[in-house]
Amino acid sequence: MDEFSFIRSIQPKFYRQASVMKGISDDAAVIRPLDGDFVTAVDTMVEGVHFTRETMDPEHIGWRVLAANLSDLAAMGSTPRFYMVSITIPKRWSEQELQVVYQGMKRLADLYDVDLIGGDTVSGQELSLTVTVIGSVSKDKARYRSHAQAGDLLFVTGTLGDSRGGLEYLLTGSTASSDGLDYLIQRHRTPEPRITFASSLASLNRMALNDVSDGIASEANEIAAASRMDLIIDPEVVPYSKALERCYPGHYQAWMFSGGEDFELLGTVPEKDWAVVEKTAESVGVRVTRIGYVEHMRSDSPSVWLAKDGGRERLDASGYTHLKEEGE
Ligand SMILES: Nc1ncnc2c1ncn2[C@@H]1O[C@H](COP(=O)(O)OP(=O)(O)O)[C@@H](O)[C@H]1O
Ligand SMILES: Cc1ncc(C[n+]2csc(CCOP(=O)(O)OP(=O)(O)O)c2C)c(N)n1
Ligand SMILES: [Mg+2]
Ligand SMILES: [Mg+2]
Ligand SMILES: [Mg+2]
Repeated sequence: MDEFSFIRSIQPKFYRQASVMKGISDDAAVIRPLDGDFVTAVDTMVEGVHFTRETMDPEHIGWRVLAANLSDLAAMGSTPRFYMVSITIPKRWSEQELQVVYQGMKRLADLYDVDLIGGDTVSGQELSLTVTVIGSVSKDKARYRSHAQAGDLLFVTGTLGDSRGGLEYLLTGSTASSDGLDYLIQRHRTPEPRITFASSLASLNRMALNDVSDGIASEANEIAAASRMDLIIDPEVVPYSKALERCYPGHYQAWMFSGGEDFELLGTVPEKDWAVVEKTAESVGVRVTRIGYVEHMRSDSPSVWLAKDGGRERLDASGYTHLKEEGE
């Protein structure tokens, strides 16, 4: 395999988005501006950090890296349109395996008519994929972490901690039950970004959204900080799957908050809009759970609180953090 035959092999035969003027084949891609605002994000997946040969097959690597990016676009309420892939390839990965990585991305991209319009290919020590996505949203309608207001309710899609459960099994092989394991593994390998759910709520005036990559303990604190509000969570109603409880009875409660990589959405909406959120979730087949509410700050720093025994306990950001030293 050389660089140029590899690029030819992953070049799309056609583009679904009419606004692609020039895709793969020139020095850069050219896209015609769409109505509204552009939304763009980039996320990287590195062998040994986000996956190993044991935790993921090539197809899952492709799906998961694009899913993480589409999830960020969903968290902005935007519709994905294009993606670009920068790949670093070690000698030990075969052309066939890399083709399958790209098929994993394409399988997800095809569900949402997202076009691969460019990228970069280099050789290096670890397999690394950096995906850039571009989406669009109606003018001034992007969903910011700073949009939470006192009195809003806090919700989350899906169930939390499943991906961490799947990862645990793939890394250690230990579990209390085999019932539901396949589900947890699938949640880790092929998470489903909540794009349709978020874009179907475009009619709502105001909503804060953040996607769950590090764990809600982390993302809830990000919403609190950006909005300068306190968030109060009822830990009794935070949703988890039966599969996770069965397989990891000693861990599921911690993993719901700090497991990460579920790519669900955590959000706030005014109380009056909750019925629309519930109805929309039902119509797109996504579970949604009300888990708390937003309040004015109790002190001069925004905080997240767990309601406990009539009182409250601070929930610090505790999810996955890169560049952290031992014991920090
Ligand atoms: N190395 C970097 N250079 C520039 N901006 C960055 C870098 N890393 C992260 N960011 C920006 O910091 C913000 C938070 O990033 P991150 O915590 O990775 O968000 P998310 O968890 O949604 O992926 C985003 O606006 C992102 O674009
Ligand atoms: C082999 C392996 N070890 C550990 C993890 C756990 N892990 C790696 S990165 C991460 C957090 C999410 O990734 P990040 O790059 O922080 O995504 P972002 O917040 O930028 O979306 C987690 C929980 C994993 N997925 N695979
Ligand atoms: Mg990121
Ligand atoms: Mg995010
Ligand atoms: Mg992160």
